[in-house]
Amino acid sequence: MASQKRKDTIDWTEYFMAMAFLAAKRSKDPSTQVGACIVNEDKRVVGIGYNGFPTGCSDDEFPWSKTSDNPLETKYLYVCHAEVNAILNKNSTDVKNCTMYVALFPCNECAKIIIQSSIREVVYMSDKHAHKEHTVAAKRMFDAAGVKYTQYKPPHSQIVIDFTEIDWDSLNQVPATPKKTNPIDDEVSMSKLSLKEGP
Ligand SMILES: O=c1ccn([C@H]2C[C@H](O)[C@@H](COP(=O)(O)O)O2)c(=O)[nH]1
Ligand SMILES: [Zn+2]
Repeated sequence: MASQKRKDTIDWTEYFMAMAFLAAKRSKDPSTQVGACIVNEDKRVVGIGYNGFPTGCSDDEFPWSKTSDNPLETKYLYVCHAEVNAILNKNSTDVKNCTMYVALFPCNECAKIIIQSSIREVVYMSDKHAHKEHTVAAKRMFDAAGVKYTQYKPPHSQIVIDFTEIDWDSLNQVPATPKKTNPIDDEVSMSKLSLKEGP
């Protein structure tokens, strides 16, 4: 049995950003999956969310299209943004002074809600819409309101959780036989954490 503490762990920022990306895996949006994770000053996760239609608005009935002659047949009028869902899903009284970890730089509408809910910092991965007005406006508001934003540069290129590699003895647990009926089972059949060095 090893007696030294493990050193190849993920740091806090990787941990919270990975949670945001794990949440994004729940999104049904075929083109852009966004996840957001809100963390308080004690490094406790207080809210998590991903982009999707409101409760009761079926993923199978509402449109996922980006374009249509009829705007009512595009997703944009219906989809709740990940940041808003994370704030609404909070399990604390408020999200004052929290940090939001998010896959994509927030749009202007999310920026307003982030500011008004007193989130102090945003850590984002992608800035793919940096040139678009909604991002420029979001940054302008963050700058004015004193919300810090930082692009995340992952130290590892992968965080892999592989259930087939887990050290079951260490958990004193007999593994359940993985079901192979659905391809998604293979995709999410993960447990042991392994890390690959970043680019
Ligand atoms: O701040 C944001 C901005 C966008 N989203 C979501 C909303 C949509 O589901 C997609 C954007 O779709 P595109 O096909 O890339 O136009 O991302 C969000 O959650 N938060
Ligand atoms: Zn938004």
